[in-house]
Amino acid sequence: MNHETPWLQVPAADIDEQARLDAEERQTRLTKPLGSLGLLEPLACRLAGMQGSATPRVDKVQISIFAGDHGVAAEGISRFPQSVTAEMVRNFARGGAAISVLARSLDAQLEVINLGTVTDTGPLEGVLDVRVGPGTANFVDAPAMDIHQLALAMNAGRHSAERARLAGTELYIAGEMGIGNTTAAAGLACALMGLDPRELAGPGTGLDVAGVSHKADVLRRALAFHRDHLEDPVECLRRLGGFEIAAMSGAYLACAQMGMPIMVDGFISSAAALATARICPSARNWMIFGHASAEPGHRHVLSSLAADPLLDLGMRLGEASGAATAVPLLRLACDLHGRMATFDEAQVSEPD
Ligand SMILES: Cc1cc2ncn([C@H]3O[C@H](COP(=O)(O)O)[C@@H](O)[C@H]3O)c2cc1C
Ligand SMILES: O=C(O)c1cccnc1
Repeated sequence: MNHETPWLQVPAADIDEQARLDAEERQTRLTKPLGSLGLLEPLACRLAGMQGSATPRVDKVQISIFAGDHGVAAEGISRFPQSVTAEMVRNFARGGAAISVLARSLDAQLEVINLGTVTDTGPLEGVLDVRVGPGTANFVDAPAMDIHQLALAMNAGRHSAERARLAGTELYIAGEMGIGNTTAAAGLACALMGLDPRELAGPGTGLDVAGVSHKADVLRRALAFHRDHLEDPVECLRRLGGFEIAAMSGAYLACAQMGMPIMVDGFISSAAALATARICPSARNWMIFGHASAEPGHRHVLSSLAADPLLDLGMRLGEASGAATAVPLLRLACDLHGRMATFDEAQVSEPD
């Protein structure tokens, strides 16, 4: 924490408990046996509490993709070259990436924020340039970011959440692009949870068994280097995170402070969400978890957050794709909650 990020100390907004209780009461009056719509029922009630509304809606969705390169890529921990980060930023801008398609299908607002890539994309329409540097430092033997870079990245996330708020966003989704960021996310999550890297290192974009084992070794070296500085979650983010991971963490915190519901994506987003919840525990109240990623470390992070993700489709892409895929479910939960007839209205007999 420093003078550039005083807002990190602001608590999350309160959930409207009365609105949540009213929603639970409405669920008892809808024409179905209570509980028969499974998790869709508490989902609508949680959203009612977040939005302070008897009829929660998720029509207006913002998806913000944060991109950044990682110095740790020099250790050979990804199947893909680092140039792919910038190339995918261009692909986002042109509308050809998975999240571009999903955002269009959902009629969601998509913004792309480039926090710094090793290769230059040049100016691109539809891409916000918030360049923190050409990439993070290799965190095996240095902090990934200096204090100023961390503040710039976290503030970029907060500004994205503020834009969403101004646009009347009902659900905020953060996503990421950064070759090597499954290593950074695993390092950050290991530091926050005190777990061994073997538990959290996974294939990412497609490492084989030997590759995963090398990735765990790299992480072990990094954690040994930083071990005396991992008490404070902000310091964990600075040392082991990435520009895009810090930006997502800042965005999540700002959403929670402003009272805007968040749908968290996969492994990397969840590591950012875990950092946020460690910085500000009440921020967790504003998070819905979209899916369980196939990246093996995700389940550890989810369990540390006591999170029960909506979908489990074997997805492992990132880019907010899992969270976006869960949006229709959330919309259906809202429709059912708001539009079904009550026993009274439909003149259907209630249970004895
Ligand atoms: C073409 C392409 C598109 C992607 N979109 C997201 N990722 C995902 O893969 C990367 C993390 O995996 P690792 O740590 O193994 O490098 C991140 O950029 C993540 O968003 C992609 C990866 C690739 C190759
Ligand atoms: O779950 C994720 O976010 C993920 C998994 C593998 C690669 N990129 C992202």
